[in-house]
Amino acid sequence: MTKTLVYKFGGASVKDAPAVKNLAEIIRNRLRNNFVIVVSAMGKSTNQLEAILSLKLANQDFSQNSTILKGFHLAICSELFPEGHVIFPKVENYFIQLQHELNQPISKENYDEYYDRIIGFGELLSSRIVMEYLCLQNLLVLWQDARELICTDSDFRFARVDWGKTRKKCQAQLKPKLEQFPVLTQGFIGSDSKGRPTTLGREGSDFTAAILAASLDAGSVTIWKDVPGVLNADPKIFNDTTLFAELDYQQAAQMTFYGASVIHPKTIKPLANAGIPLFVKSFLHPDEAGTKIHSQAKADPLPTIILKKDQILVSLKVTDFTFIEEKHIHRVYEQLQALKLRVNMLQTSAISISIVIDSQLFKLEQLLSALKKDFEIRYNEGLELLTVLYPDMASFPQLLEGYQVYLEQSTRHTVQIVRRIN
Ligand SMILES: Nc1ncnc2c1ncn2[C@@H]1O[C@H](COP(=O)(O)OP(=O)(O)O)[C@@H](O)[C@H]1O
Ligand SMILES: N[C@@H](CC(=O)OP(=O)(O)O)C(=O)O
Repeated sequence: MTKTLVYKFGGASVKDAPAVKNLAEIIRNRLRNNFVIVVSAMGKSTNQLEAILSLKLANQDFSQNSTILKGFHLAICSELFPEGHVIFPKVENYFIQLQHELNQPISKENYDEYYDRIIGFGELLSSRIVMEYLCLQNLLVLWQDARELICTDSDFRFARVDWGKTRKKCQAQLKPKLEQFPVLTQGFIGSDSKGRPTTLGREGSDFTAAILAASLDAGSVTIWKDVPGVLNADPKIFNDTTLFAELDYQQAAQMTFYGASVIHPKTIKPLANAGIPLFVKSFLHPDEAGTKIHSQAKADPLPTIILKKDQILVSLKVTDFTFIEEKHIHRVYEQLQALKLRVNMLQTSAISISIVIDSQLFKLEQLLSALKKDFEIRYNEGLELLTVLYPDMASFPQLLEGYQVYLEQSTRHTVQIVRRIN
């Protein structure tokens, strides 16, 4: 039996009607059985849903935002479908359901659970539109609700996968369908043991593709992007980038750990464990090879730049005239863990601990209030964390020109700088 192929199309590859048409052409030339297509929300719809949630939380009017979001999806449909097509009432129906959810009360306490009930609408809409369009093009695919496959715990917004249950569902429910037809489903969303919607963390659709691939013992995963593959820096920020023809799992995982947003950080591990290759390819040039990530890659180390924006540097100084000890670090990590905050950089001195974290709604104030008894705290927001792997020291100073450096750390192959533009 042929092994399953998993394709993942992110927001950029379904951002408008021409993009959906392009996706259909990619599928047309590659369609076969044992084929899973994972799609994300269209364009920046998830950000727009987050904006609606923020307004709702602040008790402000979000009706205009909902209208714009609905108009955006209907305008795409008008370009893709003939008048009277079934997709139009389906889209309307999703917005009725969304409105119904938005009529429920929200508070800071139930925010994460509420968020997961709302935020997945982007994927539900997108997957319906793409599925109907493929069928209109005689590319028959079945629509599958990912929440019936991806089983998670109840850690809303950052749900952890129950691999055993998910595998069972994929083998029992998805595999038989795949032998008949290709299946199209959503990235990013799952459900907990009570059937409540959960999400895997922002940009988690790449991870969904990896979860499904591992659970189906797939042959490969391809994630289709608006870049030629994995480059040694983000081409939207840096010039003269170089494409990696191949990377081994460890190199790729390291890049994602430091924040190379082209691949979601959780994607590599399940694929590496199962020995499933990951292709990162351009949906604009689908016949080009892109980057192959697998275990036998022979890539020479190349200076690689990774930039993480919206960083907060928090400096915690001990107040009891002692020096930094394990107990202080433990205390800080305990709180970070409770708030599900990951440390992107850590530095200790005799009397202080400096940590760099992502900016996240409510989290900084919660961290400060939890630790204020033990430490004197100062923080700087709006910073960038620059990581350079295998730095080329001759060209390195250019990266700091015009920037104020807040924190610096280097090992043999890695330099990290926290900076802000002057
Ligand atoms: N090292 C890198 N190589 C290629 N692209 C990168 C890299 N680092 C960041 N990117 C960015 O990742 C983007 C693609 O990822 P993403 O926006 O998450 O895609 P999608 O949401 O469509 O799946 C590119 O447009 C590029 O700006
Ligand atoms: N739509 C979700 C999930 C996702 O993975 O999207 P994308 O594939 O466009 O990064 C988000 O924006 O977070």
